[in-house]
Amino acid sequence: MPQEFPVAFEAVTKRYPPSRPGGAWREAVIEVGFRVEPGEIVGLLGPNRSGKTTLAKLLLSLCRPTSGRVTRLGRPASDRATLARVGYVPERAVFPGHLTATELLSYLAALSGVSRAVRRRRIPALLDRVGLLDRGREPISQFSKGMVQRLAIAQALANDPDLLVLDEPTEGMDLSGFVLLEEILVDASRAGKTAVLITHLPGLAERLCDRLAVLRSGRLVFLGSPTALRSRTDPGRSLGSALLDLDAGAA
Ligand SMILES: Nc1ncnc2c1ncn2[C@@H]1O[C@H](COP(=O)(O)OP(=O)(O)OP(=O)(O)O)[C@@H](O)[C@H]1O
Repeated sequence: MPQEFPVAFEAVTKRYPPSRPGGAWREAVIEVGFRVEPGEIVGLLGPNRSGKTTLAKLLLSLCRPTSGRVTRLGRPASDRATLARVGYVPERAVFPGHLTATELLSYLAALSGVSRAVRRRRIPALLDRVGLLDRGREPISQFSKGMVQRLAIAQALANDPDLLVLDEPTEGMDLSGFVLLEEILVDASRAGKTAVLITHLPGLAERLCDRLAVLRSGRLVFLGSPTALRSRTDPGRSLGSALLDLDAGAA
């Protein structure tokens, strides 16, 4: 039986139409191709506007490729049924402030078809996991930025997803949030779940990711392990330096 890749991009190009009459089309992603294996954590890196969020949006069926093919959990991304098996941490997540964390998680889990019995077990466990158990009945409007980020991670896990897509999930988090995120992703990977992690933090990417996909101006300029990326520059230089070389088109 052919292997089911949780994520596959095949020669994917995405052009955005002009936002005003007479404006130019924008090429956000150009001929990108790579696959992610089950249980892998793949970091998506690159400078601002290099196309990382657009790749995440394509993977989540939030937009369609101009050309090429996107596959999610073994099915074309156009098959939205597989979205029920995906967890998404959006960049700068915002949730309705008048809901409590428990209400939000319960609502989102129900949308993914999680039964009431499972929700009653899973939601307190999730709140506990992200350090919000004692805050579950407070309106989200009272949460700090770091707490909202923890809630964003909890909501992505509410459907016990097979694939996690995280877009800069550490923004606004303190050190304990970082450590928590790392533990959650390592546990998810051990359980066979797959993760695509957009980050600007080379240290986090190096510690967590099996492979890195590095974009520059919409093109994939590196795909491989953090060690392989480091080995492209002088030994002893940091992964961040290797990434800067790639950004500059030098490596
Ligand atoms: N909805 C849109 N309409 C038009 N252009 C867009 C749209 N979304 C993104 N773009 C453009 O596509 C390019 C890639 O943007 P994208 O947000 O994917 O990059 P990114 O690597 O995630 O950036 P950042 O690190 O700043 O979040 C940019 O030039 C951006 O202006």
